[in-house]
Amino acid sequence: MNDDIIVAVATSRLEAAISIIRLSGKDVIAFVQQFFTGKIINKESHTITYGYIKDNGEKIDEVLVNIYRGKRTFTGEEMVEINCHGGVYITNKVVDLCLHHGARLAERGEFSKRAFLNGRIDLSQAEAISDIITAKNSYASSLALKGIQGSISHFIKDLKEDLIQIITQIEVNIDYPEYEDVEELTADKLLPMSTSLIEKMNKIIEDSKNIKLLKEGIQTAIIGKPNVGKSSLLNAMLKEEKAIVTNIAGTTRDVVEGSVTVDGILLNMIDTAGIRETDNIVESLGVEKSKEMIKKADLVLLVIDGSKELDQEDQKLLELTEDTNRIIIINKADLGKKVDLEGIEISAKEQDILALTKEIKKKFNLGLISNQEEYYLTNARQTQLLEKAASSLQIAIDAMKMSIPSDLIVEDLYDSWSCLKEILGEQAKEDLLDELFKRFCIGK
Ligand SMILES: Nc1nc2c(c(=O)[nH]1)N(C=O)[C@@H](CNc1ccc(C(=O)N[C@@H](CCC(=O)O)C(=O)O)cc1)CN2
Ligand SMILES: Nc1nc2c(ncn2[C@@H]2O[C@H](COP(=O)(O)OP(=O)(O)OP(=O)(O)O)[C@@H](O)[C@H]2O)c(=O)[nH]1
Ligand SMILES: [Mg+2]
Repeated sequence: MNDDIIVAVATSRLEAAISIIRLSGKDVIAFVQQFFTGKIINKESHTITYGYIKDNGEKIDEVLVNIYRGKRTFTGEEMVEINCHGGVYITNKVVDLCLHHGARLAERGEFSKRAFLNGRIDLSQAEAISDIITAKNSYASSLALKGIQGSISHFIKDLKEDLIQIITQIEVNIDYPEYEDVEELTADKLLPMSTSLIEKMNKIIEDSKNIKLLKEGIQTAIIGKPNVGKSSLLNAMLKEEKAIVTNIAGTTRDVVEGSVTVDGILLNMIDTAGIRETDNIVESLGVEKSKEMIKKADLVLLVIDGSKELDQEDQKLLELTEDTNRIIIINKADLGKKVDLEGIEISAKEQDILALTKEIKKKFNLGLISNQEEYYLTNARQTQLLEKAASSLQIAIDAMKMSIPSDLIVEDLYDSWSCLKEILGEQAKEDLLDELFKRFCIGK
């Protein structure tokens, strides 16, 4: 089955300058030689050859063909790439020709899946390859690149190594109880080792939460009573007149969205209807939505009109957002400050919002993260598995503290260990792999 030659268009399937048609499988160089005029059969690996693709003696396209001899290739198998002209018709024609000669269309992610199955990359690296393609900002792409290079793999392998050290100590003790006193071993060695290990795990889990925000953007809700300048703030952040601004309270009725990048940080901003008690049915639906947004947001920008004194409606909103990750914004700073409240002072109308962007950076510790030469778990699958690993280890640690017999403790340590293995995809089941690689694009 794995000897199949698979083929896919690896580039954009729209009209473009060049298309790359990628093939992988046993003897694929000889396979392509059947319909390519350049001589590739005896050429060295990682070389490019000029020639024509021919169908029944008729020239179809002028191309360049790259050959890669196994196993030092992306998939670990012999590979060929045909660089043809990037027309939709011509690309399909070349693919069809490959199919007629007996190749089959690759499934989504099948090249990467083969790379994984052939031991070229582990699962975290495969996920990183998918991530670099979907990356939408510099954080996401540089993280993904680190992942491809194996930084997560190394980190997880180190954790596994530490854990196996602990497990071995216990196993030795179970097998040869006369070696050392179990309780002493626990107190002297196992507990400190385990504690330091779980600290490492917890730190990376915590850091990875911020990373998710960086990759996917920070859901930012602009909240406040009517007429305080929420839509003006959105417009100032977006540097365009996206939302309608008037001096009539209740202007915004539905949510208005827009994304902006602040120093590489993606903010997905949502302007909401001003929150107040209202009899107007449309407005009150908007107000309900605003309240929902408060719950969903990663960040709440609570806007207060600083040119007026704080009233009951502001007070209510201060309470409503108290448990959220919020920044209190005192807007209309150009009119002078009358409100007695600590907050970030801006003027949305004058587009004077620097203090706010600074605060956002500070809040998410973003300056710090971008400069660190560190690695993070980059998706939910990995984070959940590491959380499971940490919680099993925590159970073991608690048991150690209570001097529970080590043969019982070791079970939890093995649970933790198998979660770590799962992150790398060691002994991964077929359906997990299918599920995972299905999310990749075709040709990857
Ligand atoms: N034309 C083309 N461009 C591409 C890819 C590709 O497959 N084809 N890639 C695919 O996603 C990415 C590059 N990734 C690659 C990873 C490994 C190997 C490879 O041949 N590795 C061998 C030899 C390395 C060497 O010469 O040192 C190896 O690792 O042993 C090639 C591409 C992006 N650009
Ligand atoms: N002087 C001054 N006026 C501002 C400032 N920000 C907004 N305004 C004015 O305040 C009024 C209301 O602004 P909007 O942005 O529509 O307020 P909103 O909070 O979106 O209001 P609703 O959509 O009704 O909830 C407009 O006349 C704006 O020009 C500011 O920083 N300074
Ligand atoms: Mg508005």
